[in-house]
Amino acid sequence: MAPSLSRSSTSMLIGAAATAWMTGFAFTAPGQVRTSPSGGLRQGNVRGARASDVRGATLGGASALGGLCVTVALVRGGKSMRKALSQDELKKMVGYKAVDDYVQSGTVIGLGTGSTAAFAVERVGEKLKSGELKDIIAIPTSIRTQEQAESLNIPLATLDTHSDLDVAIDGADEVDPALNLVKGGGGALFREKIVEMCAKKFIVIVDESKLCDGLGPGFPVPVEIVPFCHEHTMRKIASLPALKGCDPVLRLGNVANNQPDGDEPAVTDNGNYIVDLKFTSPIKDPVAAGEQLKATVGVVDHGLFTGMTTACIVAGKEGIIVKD
Ligand SMILES: O=C(CO)[C@H](O)[C@H](O)COP(=O)(O)O
Repeated sequence: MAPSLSRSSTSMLIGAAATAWMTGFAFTAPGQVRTSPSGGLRQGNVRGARASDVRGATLGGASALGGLCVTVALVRGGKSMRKALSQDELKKMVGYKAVDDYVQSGTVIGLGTGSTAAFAVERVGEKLKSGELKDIIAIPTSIRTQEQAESLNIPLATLDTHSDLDVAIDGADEVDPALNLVKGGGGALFREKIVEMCAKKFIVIVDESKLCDGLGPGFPVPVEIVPFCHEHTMRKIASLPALKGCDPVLRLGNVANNQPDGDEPAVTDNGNYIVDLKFTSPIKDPVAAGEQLKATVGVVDHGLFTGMTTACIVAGKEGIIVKD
């Protein structure tokens, strides 16, 4: 994929019925009510309401969940109920939609890492099992994802045999208006970047809590560094002009999150350490910041993914939005 540094960004509201079957709800733009072809919904129970009881559903905004306001109004036997979608349900919506819209039989795909990407992996496994997808070869971006894919009998390979991917699907920790990303909250940034750089299309899947005006202050930027003289490398990183003001914190404990939940340095799948760069104001030039990090001896790679995103599927209070 050829990274481009500037891009135009457009948004499109996706018809809600497209995702209705995933959670057992029907989604529409606020103010609209749609009924599925059968007059109800295709599957699922909603707090005791069988799908067949539901005659229409509206996506509105009345209940907060980690910054998200998504409710579904259900009509059952003339009574109206409201169901707030959990963050997991939103992640599932975008994970499933990415696979349904971008993965075709006979292709090579990249499988991301994290709680959102796990739903995309789940969907690939499900569609292979049902026969809806055939002849997929997948490249996992972490040992965790590899294990999940193996458990679902998804055929796997590595970049050593397959350097050209048709599509890669992954979550993100932050997405700015130009679709630049912070990634690596789950500690897999190096494998994610090397795989996703090889994909013709890189599809990012997030809930709207991940959208930001500028990268940095909302989520520390992870950087993978070699263990040798890591304190020296951390000082060098802190002195980079494009990263002025950052506070580099060595990740401790579990590599899969940036909480200090142990005493020893967290170790990546590649045997390296992670340093999380904390910012109090947005990074002015994420491209320059990435270039300076990459040029620092001791840095393996960093979690600034600039100019890589083909499309970002966002689940939020307006339904599902695709930004590209
Ligand atoms: O970069 C990642 C892992 O290295 C993840 O994509 C990112 O942390 C988002 O994870 P989640 O979907 O669990 O919020």
